[in-house]
Amino acid sequence: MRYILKAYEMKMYDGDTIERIGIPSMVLMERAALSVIESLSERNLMPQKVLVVAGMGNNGGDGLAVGRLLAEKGAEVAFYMAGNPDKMTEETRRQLFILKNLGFSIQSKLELAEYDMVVDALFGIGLSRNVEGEYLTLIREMNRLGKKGAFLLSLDIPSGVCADTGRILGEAVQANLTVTFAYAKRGHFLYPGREYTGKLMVKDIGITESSFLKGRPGAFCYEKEDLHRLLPKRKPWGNKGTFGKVLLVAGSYDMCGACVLCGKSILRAGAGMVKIITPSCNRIILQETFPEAMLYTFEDKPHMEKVKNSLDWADVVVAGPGIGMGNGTKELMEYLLKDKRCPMVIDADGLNLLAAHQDLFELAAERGEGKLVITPHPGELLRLMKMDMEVYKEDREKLIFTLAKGLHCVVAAKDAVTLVAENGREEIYMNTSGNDGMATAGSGDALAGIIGGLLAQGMDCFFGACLGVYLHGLAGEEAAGKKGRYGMTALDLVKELPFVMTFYGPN
Ligand SMILES: NC(=O)C1=CN([C@@H]2O[C@H](COP(=O)(O)OP(=O)(O)OC[C@H]3O[C@@H](n4cnc5c(N)ncnc54)[C@H](O)[C@@H]3O)[C@@H](O)[C@H]2O)[C@@H](O)CC1
Ligand SMILES: Nc1ncnc2c1ncn2[C@@H]1O[C@H](COP(=O)(O)OP(=O)(O)O)[C@@H](O)[C@H]1O
Ligand SMILES: [K+]
Repeated sequence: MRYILKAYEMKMYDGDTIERIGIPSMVLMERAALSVIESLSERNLMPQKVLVVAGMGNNGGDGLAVGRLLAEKGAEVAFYMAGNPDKMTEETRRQLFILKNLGFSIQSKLELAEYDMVVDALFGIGLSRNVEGEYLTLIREMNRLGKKGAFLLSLDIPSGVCADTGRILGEAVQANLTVTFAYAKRGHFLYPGREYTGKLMVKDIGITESSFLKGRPGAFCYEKEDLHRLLPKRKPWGNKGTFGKVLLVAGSYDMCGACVLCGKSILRAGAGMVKIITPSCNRIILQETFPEAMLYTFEDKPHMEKVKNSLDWADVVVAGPGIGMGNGTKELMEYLLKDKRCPMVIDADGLNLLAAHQDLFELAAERGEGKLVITPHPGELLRLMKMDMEVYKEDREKLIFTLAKGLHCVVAAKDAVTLVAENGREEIYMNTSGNDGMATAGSGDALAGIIGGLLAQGMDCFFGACLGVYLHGLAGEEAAGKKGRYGMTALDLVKELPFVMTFYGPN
């Protein structure tokens, strides 16, 4: 698990480390610069001819120190500084003083020579508005040198990327490598900033969790090493009941695939049994393609007595994939929602039904804490919130928290970076696994199934949803590794899930 910070959080922990703990800021800066040299040597990158482009803030100070250390290692280093020297921070002023004492000079005009590395130290997490004028020209110049073959190394964050949102404030450096200090920032993972970050390396510089006294970071993500402890432990003595029974309400006349993709994901995630409620037109297909599943198929509308029996049997309900919005689906959802005993995952048309019928929305909200996970994609989220795309782009996180509060539930809001929030919990999970190959029909059905399968094994709604999202992305990475991002399908992803869980898991 690692934290993903906003700029103000980083500044708060930075400040605490310097003021309360007592590590001088110049020590942190030297460690930051040393960690950059270490990162380069880990990647076998030792440049000969380097240009450092530094701003007046502390990011610029980092850049001057990195340049000095590269020169110590034998590189020919040119320095250029932009901005008003009156605004130079104390630490950066000190770095400049050191450079001058060592005989280095700062170019008064940017020399357009050939460089094999450009160190981008123009802006770090202090960037607060759009870049203009000379800054804009410099960012373009760095990118031009990058296109000509120079390696673009950004310190902390590519200049021009907003550390909190990943937005591009005017224009940004298209880094090959970003070395960031202490913790990753949101802008490294949120698009479009993620595309500008290149390879990300996070380096320890002495700022630690002991500085979290005034508040913990608001976002975290998982890493592969975490799976060992996160996956539900298998019980060697267990039987199929031990690992959980999932009732899947999915599919309709023209949509059987959702039953298969979601149902298989439930079992592949480790649940013991799955029973599918679906129209009878899907029965033969399911029996042939998915013989592990039990079925209750119905002709016109389901008999509620049969639904009740299935609910009594289930430990978890997954409802919505491919059910459509017609013929009895509202009544079915209403019946499922009224039975509040077991946790429920609602996806796809299940969510569209909640959006279309206020009484269903209210029933869902009445299930109470720890009983509901919803997995909307952006369209479903906006339908549920009755908002338009502009609001989503403006403040997606706020929307997600509002929805979690309104439904007293866990929201796994799918997108290229899926976020998971829970009513009453301040921190948000920010997913870093996956790729654009997952933008393929049925991939969302797989996610609902994986989460259902994890809940069936006893996981709590929030952590089950976070883990499900992470595993889903990892399985997507494996599928892309084998089939490529163009041609991989949702079923390819589902097939990789057991590998991901076994390879990184505890068994
Ligand atoms: N001791 C410390 O505080 C440490 C700080 N570190 C570095 O310090 C950086 C943060 O330093 P700062 O807070 O000085 O911020 P930056 O170095 O990111 O620069 C911010 C400066 O740029 C100005 N600015 C912001 N947006 C602008 C725009 N669009 N156009 C023109 N000027 C603009 C601000 O007014 C401010 O003067 C981190 O990213 C990291 O690289 C590291 O050295 C680690 C230790
Ligand atoms: N560019 C991307 N990077 C990572 N994950 C993605 C990307 N695009 C889509 N995904 C993931 O793929 C899934 C798509 O789900 P969804 O839109 O519900 O598809 P469907 O309705 O076809 O099942 C989500 O889990 C989403 O997070
Ligand atoms: K930078």
